[in-house]
Amino acid sequence: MRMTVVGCGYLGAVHAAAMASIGHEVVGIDVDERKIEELRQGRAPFFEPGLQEILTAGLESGRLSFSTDFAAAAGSRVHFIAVGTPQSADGGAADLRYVNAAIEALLPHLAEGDIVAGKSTVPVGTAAGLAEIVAPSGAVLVWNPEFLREGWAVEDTIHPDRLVVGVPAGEAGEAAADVLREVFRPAVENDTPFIVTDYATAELVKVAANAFLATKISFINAMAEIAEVTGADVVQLADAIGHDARIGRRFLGAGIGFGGGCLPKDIRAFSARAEELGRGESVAFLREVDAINLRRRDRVVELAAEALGGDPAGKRIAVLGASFKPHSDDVRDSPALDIAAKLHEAGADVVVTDPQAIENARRVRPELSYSESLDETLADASLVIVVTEWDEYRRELDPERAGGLVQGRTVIDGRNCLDPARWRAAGWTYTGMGRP
Ligand SMILES: NC(=O)c1ccc[n+]([C@@H]2O[C@H](COP(=O)([O-])OP(=O)(O)OC[C@H]3O[C@@H](n4cnc5c(N)ncnc54)[C@H](O)[C@@H]3O)[C@@H](O)[C@H]2O)c1
Ligand SMILES: O=c1ccn([C@@H]2O[C@H](COP(=O)(O)OP(=O)(O)O[C@H]3O[C@H](CO)[C@@H](O)[C@H](O)[C@H]3O)[C@@H](O)[C@H]2O)c(=O)[nH]1
Repeated sequence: MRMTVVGCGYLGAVHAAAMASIGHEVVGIDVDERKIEELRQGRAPFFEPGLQEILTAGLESGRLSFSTDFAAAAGSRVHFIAVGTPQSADGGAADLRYVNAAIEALLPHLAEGDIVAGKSTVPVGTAAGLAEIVAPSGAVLVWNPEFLREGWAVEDTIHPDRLVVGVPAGEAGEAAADVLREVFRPAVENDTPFIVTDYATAELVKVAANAFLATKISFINAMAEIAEVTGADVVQLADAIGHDARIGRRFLGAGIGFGGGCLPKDIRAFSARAEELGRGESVAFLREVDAINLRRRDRVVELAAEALGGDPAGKRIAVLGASFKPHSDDVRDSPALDIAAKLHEAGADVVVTDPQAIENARRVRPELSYSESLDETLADASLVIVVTEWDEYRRELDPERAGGLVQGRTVIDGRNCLDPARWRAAGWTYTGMGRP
């Protein structure tokens, strides 16, 4: 099937290449000329495992192309909208200007029977408004929220847990859902749940899922706060409650909390939308989820000061990690980088390393020092802080060898990803997050 993907960022670029990899003819459109040129040249504009391979294969097959010209959308059966919905500058609400601009630009190129499929994460009620704008073109709007995780984006797009499509009532909606079934045929044939619903439910499924995940993380971080004053071990606690199938162990990783381009902004946008709907109190807990999350970043700064005798000023600190999670070069609202910046502001001599994210980190935090080399980062450090659980630190870093490089064998494990016994046996003073 011929299709358009409008917006070729983290979501759109992966979606476009993945759709080509399952046999569709895809044109990716973005207003960012530099990004489109890179994609045309076959260079993935960001690090995402597996993307480079499907991008190259898509271009070579002739099924995948990129353009800055919306006229390239003409002739597509489905037009996915994957542009950004960032947090507005003046507060938590989602900024819908890119979605509105993308729809406006697409309108002249739509034909009767086309489907416009929104994938961006939007406040509930957005699709109903956009449907009215799209209607005169003869196209049908559906909302098809995306649940991919960065670092697993290709896998999640090709083998999703579930597919959700919000459609208008009536025959046009049913027909549109059938077209989406055809788009995702390999997954549908593989018995992936395909849930057809109304617009509001589809929009809410997306933000509810992210709100739940954020709440789960903040719940365990709240337990970490209690563990810290009682001497309990939050990792054992998570293991123990996680054995209960109703609770589950995933997303009970206590540490420096969640960041990235989704969970933080999505829970704030949900709160803002609920306020607008007069139901702010229904999701008031999300403000607490946010507050607990941000406190964990401050907690690391506090622990660092304690480890350095009360004042980090002038002390060399090695910060291992800059991306918001491993297997990604994304530094949007990265707790890792936030902590590094706070320590820098406190006067510490901070050096940050990361296997993939240094270039992006330099762009948003130019005031920090960076090194590509882990050894150089560790050299003469009085304190080592692990803030992103890359395998390079979690599995491959040998505490004996690292101990030979640093000035002081003191480590703060912001992700509870190191083996405390092993590090202590190598003479390190180990501090985890909510564990003795
Ligand atoms: N990143 C993820 O893992 C992920 C997962 C699920 C959902 N989402 C949602 O998907 C949306 C996109 O997120 P992202 O992380 O890919 O953002 P992003 O900032 O990486 O990409 C957005 C892209 O849209 C382009 N764009 C902006 N205005 C445009 C316009 N008028 N026409 C064409 N292109 C335009 C930008 O140039 C950019 O390349 C957001 O709503 C986000 O919440 C993201
Ligand atoms: O136990 C855990 C699990 C995650 N995190 C942190 O939470 C953040 C988000 O992680 P994750 O959800 O894996 O990354 P994203 O790629 O942002 O994916 C989320 O946001 C996407 C965009 O909406 C959704 O599509 C995904 O389903 C949803 O998981 C990261 O900073 C993680 O370090 C923890 O602190 N503890």
